[in-house]
Amino acid sequence: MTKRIKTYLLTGFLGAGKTTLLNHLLSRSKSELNYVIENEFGKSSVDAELVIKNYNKLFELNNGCICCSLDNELIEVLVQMIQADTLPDNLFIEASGVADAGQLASIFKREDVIQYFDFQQVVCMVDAENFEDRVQEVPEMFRQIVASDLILINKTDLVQEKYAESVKSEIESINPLAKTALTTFGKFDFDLFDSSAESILTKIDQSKLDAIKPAHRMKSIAMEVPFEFDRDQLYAVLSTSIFLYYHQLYRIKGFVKLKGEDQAVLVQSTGNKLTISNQYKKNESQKLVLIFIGRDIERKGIERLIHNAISSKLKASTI
Ligand SMILES: Nc1nc2c(ncn2[C@@H]2O[C@H](COP(=O)(O)OP(=O)(O)OP(=O)(O)O)[C@@H](O)[C@H]2O)c(=O)[nH]1
Repeated sequence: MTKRIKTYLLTGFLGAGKTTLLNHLLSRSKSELNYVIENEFGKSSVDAELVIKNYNKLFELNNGCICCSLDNELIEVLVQMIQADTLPDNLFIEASGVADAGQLASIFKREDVIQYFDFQQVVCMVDAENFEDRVQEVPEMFRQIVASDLILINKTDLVQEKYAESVKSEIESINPLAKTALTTFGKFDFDLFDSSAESILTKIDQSKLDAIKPAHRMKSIAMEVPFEFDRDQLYAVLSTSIFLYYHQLYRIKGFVKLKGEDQAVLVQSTGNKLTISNQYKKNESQKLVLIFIGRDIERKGIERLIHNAISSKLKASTI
């Protein structure tokens, strides 16, 4: 009998902590052969840069509106995987922040796929701080919760304990079948991974999921930024924008070059928090790019924003 690859699907809205969780899971199973599929919403692979290299192989799926058109690309990667000489022990799939987990995981119910892939669990990360706002605005997030086996209510360090508990109760009322836990930086008791339990996806009523229509209003805009930014100016412009457009601009991430610093640094926002960290870009050959993800966002508006963030001297020479 062929070895079957244990497969885990990690879902959760933009910035909820999926990559953070993936890094934990990879370091936990360091002694095994681990493959990762990263699915970035949009065309640029910033996420792949952020995964700590505790995996043996990384595949990327970067095409278009992930909630609609991923199936074929995923199947191609799975076929590639099983045709190789060595099969991994574990496969971790980090879905994009707007992925339809149910649809993705349904691929693993196919007879020809079951033969090689032993689907374990759908783990959904929820950002405790933003959950209430986002679940109203983004139907995709509701679908992710309904279709999960284990839901980790993450970022509990950013909210009051009572509030975190109330988010947990609300999530349990949306999906009473899932296990739930409160976490910080994705750290949870691995016993919650009950490998003997059958995934919820085998029990779920697909029509219930289909009734929650995806909004299809999400857009990912990648902007190449071959400029030198002034740290304070960039911070001021981006943090004002995420504050003003809190209900539209859900995530910024990417690497930029700052004046006076040798290496590019990581810029990212979740909710109304912006960080310009000193986490440097690992891969020097990758372009400097900022990705903006949101609802009904327009490239022209993003270009204006970048324009405002460029220091005045450079502005004259580059735009
Ligand atoms: N304060 C706090 N920050 C967290 C926690 N978990 C993750 N973060 C931070 O939140 C940001 C987003 O985390 P990621 O793990 O990249 O989130 P993600 O879901 O993979 O993001 P996307 O792939 O863009 O959807 C990073 O800066 C993390 O360090 C947490 O429990 N508390």
